[in-house]
Amino acid sequence: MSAAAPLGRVAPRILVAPDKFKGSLTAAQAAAALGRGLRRRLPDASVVEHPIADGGEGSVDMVLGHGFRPVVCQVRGPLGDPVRATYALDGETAFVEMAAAAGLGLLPGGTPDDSTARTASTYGVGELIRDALDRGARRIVLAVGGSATTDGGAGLAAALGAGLRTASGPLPAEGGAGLLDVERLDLAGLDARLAEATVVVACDVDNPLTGPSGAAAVYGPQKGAGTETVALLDRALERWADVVAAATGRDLRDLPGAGAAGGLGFGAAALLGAEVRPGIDTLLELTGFERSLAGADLVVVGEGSLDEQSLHGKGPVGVAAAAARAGARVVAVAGRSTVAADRLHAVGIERVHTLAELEPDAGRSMRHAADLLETTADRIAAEWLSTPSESAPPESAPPERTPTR
Ligand SMILES: O=C(O)[C@H](O)CO
Repeated sequence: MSAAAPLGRVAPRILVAPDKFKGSLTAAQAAAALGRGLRRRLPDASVVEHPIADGGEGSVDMVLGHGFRPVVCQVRGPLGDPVRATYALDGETAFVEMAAAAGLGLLPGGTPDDSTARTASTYGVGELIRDALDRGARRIVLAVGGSATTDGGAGLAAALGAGLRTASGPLPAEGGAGLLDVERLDLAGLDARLAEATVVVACDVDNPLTGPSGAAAVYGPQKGAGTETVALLDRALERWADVVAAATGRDLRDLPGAGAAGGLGFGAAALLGAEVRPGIDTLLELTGFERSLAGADLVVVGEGSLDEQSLHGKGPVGVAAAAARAGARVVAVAGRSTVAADRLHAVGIERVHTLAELEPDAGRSMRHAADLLETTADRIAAEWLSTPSESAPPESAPPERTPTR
């Protein structure tokens, strides 16, 4: 076959599986825009859209299209005000997104500050789990990420019946900073139904609870914490970990994922016996991703910003790993990317297209993200058509991968 012959290229099977483009498009909207661009240039292609989430905001929406029904209930928001939160239920399986009760987006004006970083609590997440148990759920998948909290899951534990005590009585303050005063944890009142339930934490990151890679140090600043508050929250989480270890006889502060969602990963693992798993893998399983992936020649992943955090278990990287196992090629689309090409190749992404290439102004790029994604998809399709079918694509395929076409 001649090097330029586009044999087998005009009717590929393409899977479009982006995460949300935060602040501009949901994952479903991003997938639809990419799908439009691909179908326009490749009208004979089979283009399947499978929008994804990795445990953070948007995770409930992802499972609702796949057999789960929504349950709405009123619980305490991150600062104690009532919020209406939706979780998803399918028989005995409940899918609870922590961000629905304690996410950054629930703060007044959606804006965190140093004070909210200290006081935000996961109490409402515990209330959602209690509601699911009341409705007969015995398998709880807790999707974590996008949190406003750094309380190590202490609020969740309190809502489920654990007693947090100071030297002289009940711990008065909720939120991470209040944990500086915690002396003892009483588990006698913990909801007994949890003993028969399995809990899985679907985690968006693999950080430990404390220290330089911990919840406060890495994610505190995005929740409004200044330098002093980061240090204070880290000390508070250390204290909480000591108290939990004394009550349970296990110290899980270094568990990968313990630091997810301000330490909710830790609290759920230590107190609910939760298994901590990469969120993206859990969500892909729950939504039948393998079926969407079957036979795909090319997979398009994406998210608003590809950065170092993306490499720690975030959505696009998890999808790229699944695609690589299935022998499909992977390209990424992002609003912006700060990850070096060789780092992306190492996780199976052969090329990244950024919207910044088309529209350098960040504000305009966010406002016109759908159109820009459509144009980018058209470019991806054009590149696909111009790539010889039996050789690597022009940019650089990762050496260990074998295209199946
Ligand atoms: O919520 C957070 O702290 C981040 O999304 C990491 O889990």
